[in-house]
Amino acid sequence: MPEPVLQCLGLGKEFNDGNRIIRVLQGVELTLNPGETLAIIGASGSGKSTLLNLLGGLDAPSEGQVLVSGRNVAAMRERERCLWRNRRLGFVYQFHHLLPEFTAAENVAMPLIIGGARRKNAMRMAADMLKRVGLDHRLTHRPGALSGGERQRVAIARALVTTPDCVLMDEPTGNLDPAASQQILSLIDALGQDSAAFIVVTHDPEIAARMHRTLELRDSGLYPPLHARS
Ligand SMILES: Nc1ncnc2c1ncn2[C@@H]1O[C@H](COP(=O)(O)OP(=O)(O)OP(=O)(O)O)[C@@H](O)[C@H]1O
Repeated sequence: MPEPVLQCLGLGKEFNDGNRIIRVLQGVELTLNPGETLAIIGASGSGKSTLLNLLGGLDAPSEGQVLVSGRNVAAMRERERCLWRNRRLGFVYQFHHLLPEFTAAENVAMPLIIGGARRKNAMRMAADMLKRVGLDHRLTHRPGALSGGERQRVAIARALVTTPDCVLMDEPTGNLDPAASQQILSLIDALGQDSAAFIVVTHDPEIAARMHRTLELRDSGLYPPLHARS
């Protein structure tokens, strides 16, 4: 058996809003194998963003563990966690979070440069990656001069440029018109042929249908969807 890319063991998260404890996740179990693609669906407020934050090591669980390559993320020192996040994980958010003052190529090169790569090499790899997402004609454009779909493709290129083990996507088409969504869907399909594992949080049944597996977040846990997809 290959070692899982990511595992959750009895994962729980509660928030204290001052007056009361809000239990969002409880006893969440998940194993994601290399190259596996998973959609997570669930009603608004069911805890999808909370779960993604725990999986990405951006927040610490109240109980249980997130394991990456067998290591407990919460037990890592801050520096090690940052290095792991930079080198092994990619993030794609609903709103692209590109840096407005940098060009598309510079934005994509950023995680490589932060990870210690030489600028020239990083820019070459960024240009290659932008070509793969069909944006080789937009290398020197800043985000403000790109369409919404183009910006999201830059964000995907930035997530993949470090060849991560796992890419976490939060509503990658949530903010796009149907034509731009279709382009992102095709891109996700093409990238799904590569070796990175994906977890996509989505309301979009078309995206969920393209993943190997779909799980639904409800009653604080992850379960097979109640309503099977047509
Ligand atoms: N920092 C926090 N403090 C208190 N409560 C929080 C905090 N973060 C999230 N919550 C609560 O946890 C629950 C789950 O929120 P979360 O954002 O994870 O849901 P979601 O499934 O991503 O929702 P949506 O689909 O609307 O984005 C909500 O009831 C929310 O109010």
